[in-house]
Formats: sequence, C-alpha cells, structure tokens
Amino acid sequence: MKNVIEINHLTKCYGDVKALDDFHLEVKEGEILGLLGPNGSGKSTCIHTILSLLSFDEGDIRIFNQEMSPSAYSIKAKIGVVFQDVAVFDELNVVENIDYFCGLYIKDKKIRQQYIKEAIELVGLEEFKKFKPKQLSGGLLRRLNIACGIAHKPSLIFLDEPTVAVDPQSRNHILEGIKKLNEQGATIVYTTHYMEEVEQLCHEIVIMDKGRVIARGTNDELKNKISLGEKITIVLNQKEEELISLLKADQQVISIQKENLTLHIAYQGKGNHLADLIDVLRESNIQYQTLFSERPTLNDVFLELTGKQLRD
Ligand SMILES: Nc1ncnc2c1ncn2[C@@H]1O[C@H](COP(=O)(O)OP(=O)(O)OP(=O)(O)O)[C@@H](O)[C@H]1O
Repeated sequence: MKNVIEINHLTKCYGDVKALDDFHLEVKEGEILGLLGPNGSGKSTCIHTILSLLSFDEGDIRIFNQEMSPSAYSIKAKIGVVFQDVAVFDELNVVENIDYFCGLYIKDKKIRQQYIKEAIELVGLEEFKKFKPKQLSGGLLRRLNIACGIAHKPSLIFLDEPTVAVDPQSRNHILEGIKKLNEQGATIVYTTHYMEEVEQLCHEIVIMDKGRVIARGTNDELKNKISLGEKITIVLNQKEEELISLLKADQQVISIQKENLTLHIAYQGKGNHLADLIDVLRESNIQYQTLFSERPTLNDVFLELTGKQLRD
C-alpha cells in the first residue's frame, strides 16, 4: 500500500523548545493512524507543520507523493482538518456553516446539498439542522466542527484531539463517524492523549514523547514490545507475608506493589498466571475478597518506555 504522508527528519523549535526533534512518520493509504502522546509531546505542532500552517527548521514533508508547501493548493483540496478549537460562524446555523466550508471546495450546489446531508448524518446532527452554534452543547458543537471539516469528502483527514471534554454520547458519535469515513476510503490521522480511543479506532499507533517517535505498531505489537505481560490485582482479607514471599520467589513476577490489603502483581511474558495464583492461594489457605487479571494498556507501554505516565 502506498504512503499518503512521508515525513523525514522534521525539526521544529519554538525558541529554546524543540517541539519536534528529528521526527519521522509514514502514513499508509486507507489507514487510521493514531498519534498518541502526553500533553506537550508535539502532536499539534506535528499536524500544523504537516499542513504548512507552521514553518519548520529542518526536514521534509511529502503528501500524496508531492512536496507540501503553503501554496500547494491541489494537495490542500484533498485534505480535511478538524482542530481542537471549534471554528464555526456564530451567525450561521448548522446547515449554513457546513455549506460554507463545503462550498470552499465543492462548487456544484446539488452535489454540495448531498454532501451536507451526508455530513449531518455522519455526526448525528439531523435534529439540529436549524440550530445556531450558541444553541448547541459543547459536544454537538464539536460534531458540527467535524462536519464542517469533512463534508467535502477529503481523502486525507486530520483530527486533532476532537473528543477533549466531550460528553460520552457525542464521543461515540464522533468515533463511529470517523470509522465510517475510513470505511468510505479516507486515510485518517488522529491525535489524542486518550489511549482507549486509539485502541478502539486505530490500525497503527505512533507513540510520541518530547517531539520524537518512541514506538510504532499495532495495539498488539506495541504491547508485545514491553516485558510486562499480565497484571493481577488481589484484595486480601488480611496481611499475608507468606504470599508475598512466594510471589517474590516467582521468576515471572516483575514487581509487587502493596496498598493496604491490595496487591498489584506484575508478571513478565505472555503466559496466564491467574489459575496458578488461585492454586497457590488455595494450597496456602489464604482468604481474599477479589482477584482479577488485566493485560497491559498503552499507558503501561508508555510507562515502560519513558518512565512516565501517559496522563499526568
Ligand atoms: N506557540 C508556541 N510557542 C512556544 N512554545 C510552544 C508553542 N506551541 C507549542 N509549544 C511548545 O511545544 C511543545 C509541543 O507542544 P504541542 O502543542 O505541539 O504538544 P501537544 O502534544 O499537541 O500537546 P496537547 O496535547 O497539550 O495539545 C510543548 O512544549 C509546548 O509548550
């Protein structure tokens, strides 16, 4: 599959702050690529430089196999952008706003009407067509912002944290809408610091920190990169020093964290340890309240690679 975006050696400084540091990225046609990183890791700067809205210090950016520049209008016409900040006209209603933005690219009125209808359906704003932005809740406003950015059916779409501070219902509409856009053929670059969203949505995930790519792969590939394989949490009825000694002797156990009567046990490798642990508890006659097992999250991946939490 061909690359829609190719970025090499991209460096962008704001004074002394290196927001992008020898950044590399390839985005394949038809994929949803998630750019995941904590606040300040450079996600927005990355999107703005790709779109030539910001200049950069070093590197090169190619989109659709052409060099990107502020005047590359033929490339820009095939791109849709949805930024974090809502940018719509207060005096226009939902349909009129979408019509305005779609009209920048689609001149045929009949085709535009069809596209507006499809955009409204995609984000679930059918009941609010005549509403002005001030009459919409924050989540609905975000949905309108998305409809304005994608109504002209771009083949490459950038969404920069479109679900920040959005209610769960609107979040679901937004995520489902993005999946549909992708099914219709759009390549999507999605930035977020919500790991659950990239897990749910993205074919490939790029993890960023301090302006650099620190890991790339599918959800499973990223989780296989780290030594942590399984996390078991157990809430005991009373302190059990014997259990802790047994766990410390287990070579598969990476760490044990104690929190009152709760133990968080981290295991390495791909094995399942829950059944064995239950056997140990039974054999040692150790009583417990609850016991559950979890697989690593992308936060665990980030934590193991950087020593920091994805979310502060
Ligand atoms: N206009 C600016 N002037 C100076 N520094 C900036 C500017 N914009 C961003 N930065 C700095 O560049 C770095 C990357 O910021 P950027 O906004 O790209 O990160 P981000 O991952 O998008 O963060 P967030 O999730 O908070 O939006 C941060 O250290 C930020 O403080």
